Amino acid sequence: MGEIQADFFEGVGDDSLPFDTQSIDGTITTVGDKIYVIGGGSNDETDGIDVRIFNKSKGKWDVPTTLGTKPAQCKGHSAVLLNNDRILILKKDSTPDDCTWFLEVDTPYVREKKEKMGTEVVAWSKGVKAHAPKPIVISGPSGVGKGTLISKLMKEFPSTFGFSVSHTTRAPREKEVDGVHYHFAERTSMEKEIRDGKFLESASVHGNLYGTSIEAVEVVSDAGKRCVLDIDVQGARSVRTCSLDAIYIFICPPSFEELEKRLRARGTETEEQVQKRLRNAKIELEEGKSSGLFDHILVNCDLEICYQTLKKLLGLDGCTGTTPIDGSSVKNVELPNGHSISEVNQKIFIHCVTADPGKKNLFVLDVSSLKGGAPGRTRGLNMYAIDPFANCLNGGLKETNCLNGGLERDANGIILT
Ligand SMILES: Nc1nc2c(ncn2[C@@H]2O[C@H](COP(=O)(O)OP(=O)(O)O)[C@@H](O)[C@H]2O)c(=O)[nH]1
Ligand SMILES: Nc1ncnc2c1ncn2[C@@H]1O[C@H](COP(=O)(O)OP(=O)(O)O)[C@@H](O)[C@H]1O
Repeated sequence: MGEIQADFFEGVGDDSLPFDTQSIDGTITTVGDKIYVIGGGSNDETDGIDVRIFNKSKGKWDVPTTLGTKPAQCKGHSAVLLNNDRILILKKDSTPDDCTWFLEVDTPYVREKKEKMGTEVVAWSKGVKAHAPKPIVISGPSGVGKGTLISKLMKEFPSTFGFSVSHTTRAPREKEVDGVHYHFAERTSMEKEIRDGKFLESASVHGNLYGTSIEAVEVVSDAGKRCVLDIDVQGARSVRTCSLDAIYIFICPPSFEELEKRLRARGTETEEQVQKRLRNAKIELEEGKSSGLFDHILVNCDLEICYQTLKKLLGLDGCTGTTPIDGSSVKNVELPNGHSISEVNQKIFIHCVTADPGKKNLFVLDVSSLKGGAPGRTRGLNMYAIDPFANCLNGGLKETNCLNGGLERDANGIILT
């Protein structure tokens, strides 16, 4: 049973804690010998919700390295520890798609980063309802036709696929649009964002920095679309080792001479850049064909035949291209502003303060089948409203019973025994 930790923003006098809790303006959650104080430490609204850790065994405060995108500051929040490795944050006064967040404190991802960085680490992950269809990673040497194949796929199946817009420090080509083909970035700011844990992967390719931000993949998944990543072999390898479960496809040219011909005919690179890309192509072709990294290798000889083969292996042959593969994103339930929460058997009961008697004031957030998490979103949140007074044998359930977690109910509000 989880304790109620609602709206601690007024401060909670708790003598069992080794510091003056009255002066703390955030929520307090204890995990082992660490006390996580979330919020209240920064007055800078652009900064997002901050986190401090009081280490009981060392008797001192730590400011952890915080990975991922922080949730924007809000008028208050509630916090519940789940599975001893993450803290569920429910924001007050926030929009439905921004109310549920997780602060990971001891998940495998956080443990790995702690070991690598040698510091305290926490990672934010936004909670969403929609599950994500499996992304597709497409790699291959420059000029092989990756972009051409991906464009054909997007054009034929606009509601099924979404492109992961990478960041790069290379200069835009004539017809490239910032935010559409790439996010064209300055090296120092991109390097900082990589250090801040905002990227799924990044690599130096042909002398420039390229990278896939977590957001680039997640916005596509949020829209219920299947994400397509056009990344180099190093990037594909990094993505394989992180949590992204994807299909990996390598595109080969029919011959090295044909690759050179296509690259020159495209006319987007200087001679020096063409030479560099051709040198790298040799290495990429070796790696792509031999490493066992890719699930499928396609030879792009005749464009139409290659495209049809690609469609076939994605299970799209015979499709008209109008329906999403895995449903579209689901909207979150709208929570009224004030609330308090309790936890029973991986179900979070959210009791909302509402002056309108007609409005639902008890919600259940089922966290039993969560998927993903940092460095991406936490998916599979299941939230539904229940009527605390419906179907009760004794003429209604007292709110305090619900909040104190003594009763578990199904989606219709019926008490489960
Ligand atoms: N690792 C990684 N590689 C990327 C990313 N975006 C693009 N690339 C790769 O960078 C290489 C160069 O891309 P680009 O400059 O657009 O040239 P092109 O391959 O000739 O079209 C290609 O192999 C891309 O697949 C990314 O986000 N991460
Ligand atoms: N099967 C093919 N046969 C002939 N030309 C092709 C074929 N596929 C792509 N091309 C052309 O080759 C050039 C490079 O293709 P592009 O999609 O830009 O490659 P990449 O994204 O892999 O660098 C483009 O001018 C494109 O029109």
